[in-house]
Amino acid sequence: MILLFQISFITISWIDILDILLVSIIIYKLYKLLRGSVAVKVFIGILFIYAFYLIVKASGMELLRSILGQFMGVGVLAAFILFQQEIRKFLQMIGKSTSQNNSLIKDWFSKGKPGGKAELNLAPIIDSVKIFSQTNTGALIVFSKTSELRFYAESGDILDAELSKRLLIAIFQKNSPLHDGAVIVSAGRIKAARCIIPVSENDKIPAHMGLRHRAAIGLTEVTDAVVLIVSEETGGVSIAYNGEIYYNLNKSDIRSKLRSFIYDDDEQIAHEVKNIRYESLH
Ligand SMILES: Nc1ncnc2c1ncn2[C@@H]1O[C@H](COP(=O)(O)OP(=O)(O)OP(=O)(O)O)[C@@H](O)[C@H]1O
Repeated sequence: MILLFQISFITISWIDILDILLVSIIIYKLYKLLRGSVAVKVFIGILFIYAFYLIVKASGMELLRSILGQFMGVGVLAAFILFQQEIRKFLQMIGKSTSQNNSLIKDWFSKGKPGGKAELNLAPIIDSVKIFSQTNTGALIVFSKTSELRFYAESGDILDAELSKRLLIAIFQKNSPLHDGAVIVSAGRIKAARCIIPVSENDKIPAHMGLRHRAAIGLTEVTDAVVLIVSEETGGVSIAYNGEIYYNLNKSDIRSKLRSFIYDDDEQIAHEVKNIRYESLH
C-alpha cells in the first residue's frame, strides 16, 4: 500500500482517502434522499450508534462491543425493512444516472446517423393540452426518454396506440374509465393509460400542489422522464423534469420546454426564459 502521510500512530494511504471520500459521498447522497422525511432521524440515529460502536471497538471494551455488535447485525436487517422505499429510490437514482450515461454514449455513437432519436409529434399533445386547459380537464402525460417505463406502464392499462389528439381527449374525459392516473407516451406512441407513478416526498413542494403534481415531480426524481400536468382546478399547465416543476406555462413555453427536455436541447437557455414560473425543489 502506498503510504501518504502519518499522524502520530495513524498511517494514512491513498486507499484510506478514497475510502473516506466514497463513504462521505454515499452518506451525503443518502442524507439528501431522506432529507425532509421521518426516516432521516432514524438514519442519523443509526449513524451515531455505528460511530459509538467503532469507538467502543477501538478502545477494546469487549462486553459493550459484543452487545453493540449483536445490535448492529440485527440493525442492518431492520434498516432494510424500515427503509424499503428509500433503498428502492436510492437504487432507482443510481439506475437513472447509469441509463443517462448509457444514452449519452449511444447518442455520441449515433451522431450524424439519421434516426438516432425518434421524432415525437408534439402537435396532438399541444392541441389537446390547450383543450384540457380551457375545459379544466385534469391530465397527466409522461414522456419516456431512455427508459420505456415498463414497470409504471404495467401498473395501468397497456394501449400501444398511435398518438392522436382525439385519443388523448377521449382518455382524459372526466367520465372515461381511463382518465384516472397517468398516460405514458413512449417512442411516439401512447403506451398505457391509468398508470400509477411514484409520489414525491419533497417538503419544498408548494402546498397548493396536490397529488397529481406531486406524482409528476416524483417520477422525474427517479427517472429521466418529462411529465406534463394540466390542473383540473385551475386549468394551469406545468411540466416536471429532473425533480423540478415549471408552471403557468403558455402554449409557446409548453412547446419549447417539451422540446428542450425531451431532446436535451438548449436546456440551459430554456431555464432562463423570462416569465416562466420555475420552482426549485432541490
Ligand atoms: N400516484 C399517482 N399516479 C398517477 N396519478 C395520480 C397519482 N396520484 C394522483 N393522481 C391523479 O391525480 C388526481 C388527483 O389529483 P389532485 O386533485 O389530488 O392533485 P392536484 O395536483 O391538486 O391537481 P389538480 O390541480 O388537477 O386538482 C387523481 O384523480 C389521479 O388521476
